[in-house]
Amino acid sequence: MRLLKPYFKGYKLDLTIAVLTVTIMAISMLLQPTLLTNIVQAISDDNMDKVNQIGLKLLVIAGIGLIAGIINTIFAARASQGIASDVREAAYRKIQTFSFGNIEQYSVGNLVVRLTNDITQIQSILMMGLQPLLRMPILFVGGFILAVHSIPALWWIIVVMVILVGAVSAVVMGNMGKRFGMIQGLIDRVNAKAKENLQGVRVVKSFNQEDNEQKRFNEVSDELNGVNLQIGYLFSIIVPAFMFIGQGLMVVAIYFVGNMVGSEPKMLAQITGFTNYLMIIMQSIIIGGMMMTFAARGFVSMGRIQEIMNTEPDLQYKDVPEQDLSGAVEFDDVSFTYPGDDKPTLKHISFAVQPGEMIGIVGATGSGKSTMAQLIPRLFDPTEGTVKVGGVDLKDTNESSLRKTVSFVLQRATLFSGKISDNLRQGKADAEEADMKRAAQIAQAAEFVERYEDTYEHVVEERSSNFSGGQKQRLSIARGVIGDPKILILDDSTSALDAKSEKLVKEALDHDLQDTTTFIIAEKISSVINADRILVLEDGELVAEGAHKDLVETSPIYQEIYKTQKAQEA
Ligand SMILES: Nc1ncnc2c1ncn2[C@@H]1O[C@H](COP(=O)(O)OP(=O)(O)OP(=O)(O)O)[C@@H](O)[C@H]1O
Repeated sequence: MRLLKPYFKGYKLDLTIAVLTVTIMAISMLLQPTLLTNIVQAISDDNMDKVNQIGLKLLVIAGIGLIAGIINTIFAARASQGIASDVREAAYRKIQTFSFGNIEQYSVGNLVVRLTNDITQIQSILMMGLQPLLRMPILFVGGFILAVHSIPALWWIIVVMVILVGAVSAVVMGNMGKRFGMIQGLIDRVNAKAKENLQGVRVVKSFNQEDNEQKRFNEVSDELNGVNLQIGYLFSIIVPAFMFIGQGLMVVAIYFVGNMVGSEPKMLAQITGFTNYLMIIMQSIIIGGMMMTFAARGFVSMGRIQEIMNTEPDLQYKDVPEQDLSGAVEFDDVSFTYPGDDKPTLKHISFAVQPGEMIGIVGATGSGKSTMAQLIPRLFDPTEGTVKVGGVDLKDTNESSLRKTVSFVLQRATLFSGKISDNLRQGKADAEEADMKRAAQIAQAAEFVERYEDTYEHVVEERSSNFSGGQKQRLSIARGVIGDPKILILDDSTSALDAKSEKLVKEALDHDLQDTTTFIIAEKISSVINADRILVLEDGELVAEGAHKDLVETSPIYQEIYKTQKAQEA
């Protein structure tokens, strides 16, 4: 509830009306058995005027209850949906502050389930809270008092019923609550499995993996089904058990009233009210109990959202004035270990780059090239040592200064659904068509974009499925260069380009972004042969650095990579 409290403020009126109307509903329900008793009494007294009078009262009260119910549903829905939506937006806002590491710690699928399914659970619990959950205590206490009031001698029947129903509810619902907790975890897994499979559908189909994937999906889905079934079985026990208790005790009550009627004829009418109140009490315990169990699921969800809210982004920016950082980059004895890993991925790396230099980064697969590059736009902080941009330690700059300075084109091009222009404007919010044209020309994307009738307004479908791998890479490079960054990092970003296009991109970068410090991460030495300097990584260590012509003479590791690649090309 601590999670929701701040959001109640905006819905004070809706909440007040919902609470008020639910109270009216409960009072209307509580009045009806007493009026029924009076009607039965009036019938047995043969007083038709009174019967009509009470009948009318009964109708009016039932009508008020009905109208209150309708108003309650409207306002409860407004409040619960509004609050749930605000919580979802707040959680999403919080996730936006997360670092790469934070997101990996949760996993993307898990966060999506939290923002969708868990929020729906929270909305349900709010709706329940403003309807049955709030009504039940009023009905329980009111029913108890009125039942005892109608036949005081039978107070013990009510107490026995409360104990029996309460005990059964506690046992069954306690078991259900545990299972509701398990369900959320299993939904995470079903979601993650489906997402992985659908995103990798090309691999699944080309490797004929449909059956295997189906089997793996079925395993999780069946597990979820198993827990759902267990909950169903528990439900199936509840209804007959309560019916048995309720009806059994009603028979007992009628038996005792039958014995009393001889001395007190009024009892005959009182039994109508008494049994009705007994039913109201029983219903309030059953429905209240069930709602509490559902609420348990809602509380699990609240806990999961609260966890997001409590997560401190493991990477915080300083609140310092905007800085105009230069394109200089410096690594000073930097080591880095991924969260959860026990071995460092980068070890004691030091180098300095002057503004405008073109730096190649090479090394075997898994040697740490991308990891090292990720430290420049501060996607992670080094575990040891410092990374400086423009002479400022990244821990002493603010996010917008850094984003303006460094542009990172990722190994796997990711575009967002919308238009090409929307994607390019991620690199420069106020980009005009001329800016887009220039960026697209550098990235060798203009040629294919301008073939579309709607050019830069052309649609990008979900997961950019209407573009080829090479086209995605070109657009992603265009997005990277459009803002004229002082530092541009291309992480194997031309791997899907043919040799000619790759050469043209490099030439355009050389020509148009002369003052930009460029880092080019490449598998092939031929891609960085003209760089001012090449950094050679091996197993997380910087083992050599220099121009190509020097490295081929001085660095045995570089020589070996170069020789192997030349042999492969030959
Ligand atoms: N997010 C991550 N969490 C944990 N370990 C990671 C993560 N990303 C990379 N690694 C590990 O860090 C090491 C270096 O990976 P990195 O991607 O930096 O290498 P790379 O030289 O860029 O490789 P490639 O040329 O194949 O892209 C690898 O052993 C990899 O398994």
